Amino acid sequence: MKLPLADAAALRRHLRETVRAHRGRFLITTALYVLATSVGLLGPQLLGVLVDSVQAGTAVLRIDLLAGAFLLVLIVQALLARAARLRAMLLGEQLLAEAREDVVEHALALPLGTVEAAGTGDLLSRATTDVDRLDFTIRNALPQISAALIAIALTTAAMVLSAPLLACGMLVAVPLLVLSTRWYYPRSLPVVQEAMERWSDVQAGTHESVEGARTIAALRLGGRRTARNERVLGAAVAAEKRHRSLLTVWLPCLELSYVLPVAAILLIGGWAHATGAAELGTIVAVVLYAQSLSAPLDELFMWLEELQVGGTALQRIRGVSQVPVDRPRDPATRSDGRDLVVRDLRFSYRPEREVLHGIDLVVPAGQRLAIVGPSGAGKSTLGRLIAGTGRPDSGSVAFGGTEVSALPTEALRREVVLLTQEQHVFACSLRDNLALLDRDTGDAELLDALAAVGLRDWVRGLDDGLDTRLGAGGLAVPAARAQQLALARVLLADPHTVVLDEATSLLDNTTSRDLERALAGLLAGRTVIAIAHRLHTARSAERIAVLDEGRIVELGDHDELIAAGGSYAELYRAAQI
Ligand SMILES: Nc1ncnc2c1ncn2[C@@H]1O[C@H](COP(=O)(O)OP(=O)(O)OP(=O)(O)O)[C@@H](O)[C@H]1O
Repeated sequence: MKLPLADAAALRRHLRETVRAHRGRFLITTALYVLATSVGLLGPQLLGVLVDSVQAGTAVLRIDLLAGAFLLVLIVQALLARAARLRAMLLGEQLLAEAREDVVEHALALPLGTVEAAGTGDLLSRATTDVDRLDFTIRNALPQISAALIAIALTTAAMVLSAPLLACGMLVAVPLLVLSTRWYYPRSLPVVQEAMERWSDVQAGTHESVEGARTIAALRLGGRRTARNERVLGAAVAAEKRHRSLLTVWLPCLELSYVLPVAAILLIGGWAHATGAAELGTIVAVVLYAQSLSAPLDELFMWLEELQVGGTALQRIRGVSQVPVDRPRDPATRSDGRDLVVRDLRFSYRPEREVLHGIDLVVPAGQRLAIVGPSGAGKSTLGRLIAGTGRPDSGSVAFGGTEVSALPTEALRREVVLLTQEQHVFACSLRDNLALLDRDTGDAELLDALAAVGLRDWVRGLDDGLDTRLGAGGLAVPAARAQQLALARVLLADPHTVVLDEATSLLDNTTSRDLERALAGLLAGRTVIAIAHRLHTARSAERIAVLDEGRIVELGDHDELIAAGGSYAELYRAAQI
């Protein structure tokens, strides 16, 4: 499953809203472009007058004045053009910053299940490659296109006003321009889109290979990964080639359509001059106008092409915001209570393959419940649903009377924290790694949390203490230590319910046992759902739920379950051997 693309209507709506939000800045920028181009149009007129004056044998002073005026026009035009470009670039930067913030905000609000199903590569390429493409379009294409459109409109108007008959020479370009462009664009758009998708596949594949490098090396999958890479790269190159071959037809047609009007105007002008219908100066001015049109036309068509690429990138970026957010946004909402009540909970990752078949469970606030069971029984899935990562197909998970799925993300994270085996260490200081929440946390509190998870000596040994940079480019943090840091984060987050899924699995037996003992004290008073892979974790819990094939088959404390002689007793006996 891929993340969606925004459709044309959504894109138009988004663009309209953007223009409306920055109406004033758009107007000022356009006005500056119009002014710069209008001043520039005086140049050919002055040259025309100059030619006529020379022909009529005017005084040198008048010629000097005309030349001076021409120079002044060039200077004023350059200054206005600079101001217009500067405004356009600042506006572009603003739009780009908004697009970047938008994609990050929506990416963070995406339901985790959707990100997992789509693969992180797709999201990553939208947030990086596509934003970069949009960046290029906004910085370059938009100002160039606006400037080109204004220049074409005003230059054409000046030609028609100066000499309507000569201006008719421009018409010879129209059929070639229209036909070749109408042939090219419908063909190029799907090819450009295809190329972008293929490049996204290349990036996703590379990302996967780098992330799973150890697994690939261990299972000797290098050859297969390389072959996959070559296949997707080949598809991307093929799409690029198709695009280039379309360009080889379109570009010569464009070139020809710039030259033809100049020839036509000279022909008409020659005849008109011979019959006395046009002054030489007027002909010069119109030819100069016609020639000066080729630059903005070229810009326009080239950048329209780029605009297509930017449009496709924007479709992919805006697509992220079209994934329905699965929880409300009001951060003030809280749950009504802390007793965890799970009712007839059903869940499947894929249709027709239910993983949890109607779980009923009540965990009073402050109780420590261990979930045990064979691999694949659905323990992690149940833990994720309790922590609000994913939505049940039916049934409910609620704290007091409030459904977990009805809690906004911020409230949910303050109330329930899921801690899994894999913990990320961010590339920033130890302090920032711990204080990820938005509340102010003093150093003493941070150091207490570190001490509580057995890292007192470790942090004392660090030269820069809490300011030590961790992660990429800083101090490498082994996975087991990352688990300890994650536990310290939980203590600081202070939620009422903690779901531990193999949260200490990477620590050696003694450290894990010590840490769990310490945690039992630290987490006292909180509800703890511990998915237990080591039975000593289960033994210390107040209640144990045994999950088998998506159903709770036993529920009770250690002694009760041993006495019952069911599957827990069997697992326990097996673990003792
Ligand atoms: N992302 C996923 N997509 C599809 N199926 C999944 C996914 N995650 C888990 N499953 C399947 O759901 C079932 C329950 O998995 P789950 O990880 O919840 O079991 P578990 O009891 O935690 O197992 P383990 O002890 O091995 O972690 C398994 O059959 C597993 O293959």
